[in-house]
Amino acid sequence: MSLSRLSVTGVRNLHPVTLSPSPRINILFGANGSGKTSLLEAIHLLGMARSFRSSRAAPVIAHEQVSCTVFGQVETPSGQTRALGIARERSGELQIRIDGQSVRSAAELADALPLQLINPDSFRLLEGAPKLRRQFLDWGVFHVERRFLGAWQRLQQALRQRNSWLRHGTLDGASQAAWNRELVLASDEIDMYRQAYIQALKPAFETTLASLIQLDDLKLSYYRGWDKDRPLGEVLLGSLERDRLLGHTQAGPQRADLRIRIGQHSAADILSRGQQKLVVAALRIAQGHLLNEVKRGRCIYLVDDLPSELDAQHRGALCQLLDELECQVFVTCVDPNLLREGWRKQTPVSMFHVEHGCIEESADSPGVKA
Ligand SMILES: Nc1ncnc2c1ncn2[C@@H]1O[C@H](COP(=O)(O)OP(=O)(O)OP(=O)(O)O)[C@@H](O)[C@H]1O
Repeated sequence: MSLSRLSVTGVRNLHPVTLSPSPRINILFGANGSGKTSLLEAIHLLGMARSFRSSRAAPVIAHEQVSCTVFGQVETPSGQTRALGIARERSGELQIRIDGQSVRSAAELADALPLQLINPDSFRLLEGAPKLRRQFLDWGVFHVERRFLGAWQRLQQALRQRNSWLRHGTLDGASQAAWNRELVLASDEIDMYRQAYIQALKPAFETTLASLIQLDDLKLSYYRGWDKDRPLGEVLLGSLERDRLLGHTQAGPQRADLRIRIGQHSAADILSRGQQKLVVAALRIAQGHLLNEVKRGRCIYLVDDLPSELDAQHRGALCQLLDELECQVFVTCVDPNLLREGWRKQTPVSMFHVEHGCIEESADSPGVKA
């Protein structure tokens, strides 16, 4: 998957712009506050229907505008060209179009434009709430296992029903049993997909990490959200009184986690910021490899401020891994000289200078465009 054309209007300080990015490496460089991250944000909006900096629409929309729009022409690995568009109003209203048709679900966008983000907030994947790691995990499962989305939707519905009767007690016994059964079935299915995914992710992650940094004791482990030795139905029965008191279901895949530890410690408590960035990059690059394997299309990498926290050696190693993935990559940096080297000779690299919200392709791109 690659963006062959991108048009952005009304996003933060960016002037309306249309770009023809390289199918491989795109370097956006410019001074602080020039608009580099805003361009990544626009691509994120196109693929995920939301920003990675704000859950609200208003901060993303340029001060004097009522809405922002992003259009992208996407080339698929099978040679198709798809047209994606998104418009967001200040009110929060969202319109998504794929190939000229309105679509309601952001999942369709995510399927059409799989994105991976590595940014200065990435360390939260290690030290933040389990929800972030579940989102990371489920991104991978969603893209490799078509049946995951349906199971996840059934789980959400069953959980809503169960939590509602836990709080209000208004459901008869037969209906309770039916919803419990649905909850257990959907949970077991989700757990099965997640376990299969982790099995594939672990070796891909270990290989990727080893080529970035030596951290032999670092281990990934999966917690499914309830006791590994007991069926969920039994666990739910045992925790009914406590669930009633709390007003929600405590055990289940909605509590799953991907634990990242070094020996007895959480990796986040031990690793430096630079090391954390490399671990997160290795996780996200490993996901890219798995996606490449299932042939449903490669993802696009957005790497904000790639050089920050990294010395020259680790910066070079990260560039090399991104290059070898054969994906389209957008990286930002303040000093373009730090990213001129490190790409293979045959890799097309385009450089874009971002200045006061204006973006122009720079004539001195390295690689084949030089
Ligand atoms: N809604 C908005 N409307 C207009 N301008 C905005 C809006 N939100 C933020 N800005 C401005 O947009 C500019 C671009 O910010 P952005 O984060 O994209 O810069 P950057 O080039 O990534 O900078 P840095 O190198 O410091 O990370 C900033 O100057 C910011 O003040």
